[in-house]
Amino acid sequence: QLSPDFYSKSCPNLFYAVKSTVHSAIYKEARMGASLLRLFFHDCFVNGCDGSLLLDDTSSFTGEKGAAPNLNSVRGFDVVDSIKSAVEKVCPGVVSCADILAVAARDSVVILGGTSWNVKLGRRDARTASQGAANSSIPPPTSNLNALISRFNALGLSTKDMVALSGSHTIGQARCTSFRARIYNETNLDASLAQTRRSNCPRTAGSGDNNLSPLDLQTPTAFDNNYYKNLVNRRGLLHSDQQLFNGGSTDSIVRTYSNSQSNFVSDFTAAMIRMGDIGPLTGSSGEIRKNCRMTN
Ligand code: HEM
Ligand SMILES: [Ca+2]
Ligand SMILES: [Ca+2]
Repeated sequence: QLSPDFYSKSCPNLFYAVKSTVHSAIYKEARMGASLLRLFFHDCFVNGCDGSLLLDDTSSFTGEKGAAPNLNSVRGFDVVDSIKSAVEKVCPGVVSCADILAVAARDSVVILGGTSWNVKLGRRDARTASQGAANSSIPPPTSNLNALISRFNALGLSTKDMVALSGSHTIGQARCTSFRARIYNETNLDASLAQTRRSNCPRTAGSGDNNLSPLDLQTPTAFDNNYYKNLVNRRGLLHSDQQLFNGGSTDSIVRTYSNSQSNFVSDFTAAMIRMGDIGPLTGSSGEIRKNCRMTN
């Protein structure tokens, strides 16, 4: 029921409004493209792509921003607000925050050098959110391969989709706390990478927890297939990253993507469209929020 031309009559300037705002945010800080892409993932995995992630806590409501995978980690909500105001200026009350996340994710990938795709639209915004579902649905970086496969399968995404979508870690940053155990305890990683990462991520929990490292050390702001080249060289930063190339069933997919940018790109875009299809609210369900941080 979603379709790329959902707003073609009601908001013909939607794409321009989103893209120009995303563009200036990424121009200010290249990492923001990664942060916006991740917001879409963390929204879609929790009760579908319904903007639930964007709701702020209130005295009577606990949203998803405080869930373990999101707390002190997801970012870019101020940019989402700017995009929403730019869109409201050209077509007030028409475009959902859930759809804004979908378009902003696509534009971020394109601006950082990836390939474009047609984003399906017509999602509506949830009036609720679920911190519990955020904790149980978004996979942690400690996941092993079977856990990653089953979290994605549970949402109708294949193992190949999971490997292709993980290629998002070709951009962006992770906190020390997300990879400390790996760089100090694991042996399936390149020794020089471990050494480099240790210099900015102290062994003791509680010190330097929020220090950042690029997920892809070579090209952290370019949306390329270098993530898979890293995995083949045992240079995955997260435990969950290296699980995709560790002697298991997904090794062959990783190898294919590491050798072929075009294979990666076509599977990535198909998987992004499938992820965007998870559990949308349509018709008269939900609402079109005026402010992405609160229900109307
Ligand atoms: C396969 C399971 C996945 C796991 C276990 C995982 C885990 C993580 C973790 C732990 C971080 C660093 C967070 C921090 O330290 O604050 C991260 C960052 C990131 N993730 Fe994932 N992720 C997964 C899949 C995905 C998917 C499917 C996407 C997008 C489609 C994605 C996009 C990103 C991006 C772009 C960043 C960098 C964000 C930034 O710099 O602000 N990840 N991920
Ligand atoms: Ca959601
Ligand atoms: Ca890269």
